[in-house]
Amino acid sequence: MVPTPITVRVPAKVNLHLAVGDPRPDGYHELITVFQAVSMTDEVTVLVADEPGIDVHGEGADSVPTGPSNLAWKAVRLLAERSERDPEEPGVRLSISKGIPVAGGMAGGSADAAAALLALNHLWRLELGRDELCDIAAQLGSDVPFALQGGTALGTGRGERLVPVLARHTFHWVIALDRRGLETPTVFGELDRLREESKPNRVGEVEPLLEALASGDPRQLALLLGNDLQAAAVSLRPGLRRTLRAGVQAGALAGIVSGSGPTCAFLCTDADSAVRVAAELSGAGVCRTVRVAQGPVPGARIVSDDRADRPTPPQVHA
Ligand SMILES: C[C@@](CO)(OP(=O)(O)O)[C@H](O)COP(=O)(O)OP(=O)(O)OC[C@H]1O[C@@H](n2ccc(N)nc2=O)[C@H](O)[C@@H]1O
Ligand SMILES: Nc1ncnc2c1ncn2[C@@H]1O[C@H](COP(=O)(O)OP(=O)(O)O)[C@@H](O)[C@H]1O
Repeated sequence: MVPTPITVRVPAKVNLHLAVGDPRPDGYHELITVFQAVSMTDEVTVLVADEPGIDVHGEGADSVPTGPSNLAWKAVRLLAERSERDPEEPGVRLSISKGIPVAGGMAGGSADAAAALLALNHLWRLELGRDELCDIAAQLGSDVPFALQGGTALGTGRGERLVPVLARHTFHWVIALDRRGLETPTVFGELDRLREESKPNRVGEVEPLLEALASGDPRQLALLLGNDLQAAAVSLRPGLRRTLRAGVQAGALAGIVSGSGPTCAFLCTDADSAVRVAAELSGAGVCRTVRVAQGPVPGARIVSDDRADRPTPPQVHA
């Protein structure tokens, strides 16, 4: 009997704190980061097929590769290799429905890779535990383990070593999507360049932010959001300064570039305030689209059986 297709829903992330160290000999930078999974999601379906391949739909689908460089396909091949299948002919098809902006600093490719790992673990009945899946995830990219785990987590190493963090209550975000993406290595490279040239401010210690998360007070958290990559993203995309200003003028408590950007995330006091900020920001003409999102949300999970319960995320279009 042909196995039933498996669909996994997987969230985007925002880095609430991103401290970037010096480049390591392997080209990566040592990080101390706090990830939060937010309610913008991709869905990845895997099914057994004679003709293997990928199709991609939705947000930014045109700029997602459908060949071997797709990160979710790399996950298929890596898991095929580990389970002694032919990685060239894994006998599966992937269908990716994008809700996470491409090259937006929200780890969309990593999310799809995490989703593919979880889905195939079920489709192929591999019975790998979370720890084994996380080890495989880390081989695919620094952000992939977090997409499996979700919630709020402290990441160290190159971002792949995770410890869950207590975050009381739900935080309300407005997410501003830019017209074009930024490539992660370019943004890290720009930060190295800026640091050779001058001494851009570095984010402080992470502990006060962890305390603010535990308190659940968005006003306290807003004062502590920080991202070392923000200066580099703004240097490459100066218009982001205007976006960040516009979000705060619209009533957000604080705004931050998400990871390597160019997406900006604005923390709001509550759900009503987030809707008001989103409406005003979308009228300001500083970005392509505005969404509201909440966090933390769970990591990658199978939803094949509960599609009917899927909530429709509120959206505001600029
Ligand atoms: C910056 C962050 C923050 O969470 O995410 P994005 O905002 O891009 O989503 C991550 O560190 C990105 O993680 P990810 O996108 O998985 O990166 P990887 O595939 O592992 O690495 C891509 C490239 O980014 C640079 N890189 C990545 C991670 C790291 N700790 N140091 C680095 O210098 C390297 O140039 C590396 O070759
Ligand atoms: N499944 C995928 N979804 C999105 N982008 C992908 C995927 N596979 C490979 N990519 C490529 O990875 C790059 C980074 O995309 P993404 O992970 O969305 O952004 P970021 O690293 O900023 O979080 C893009 O240039 C995109 O072409």
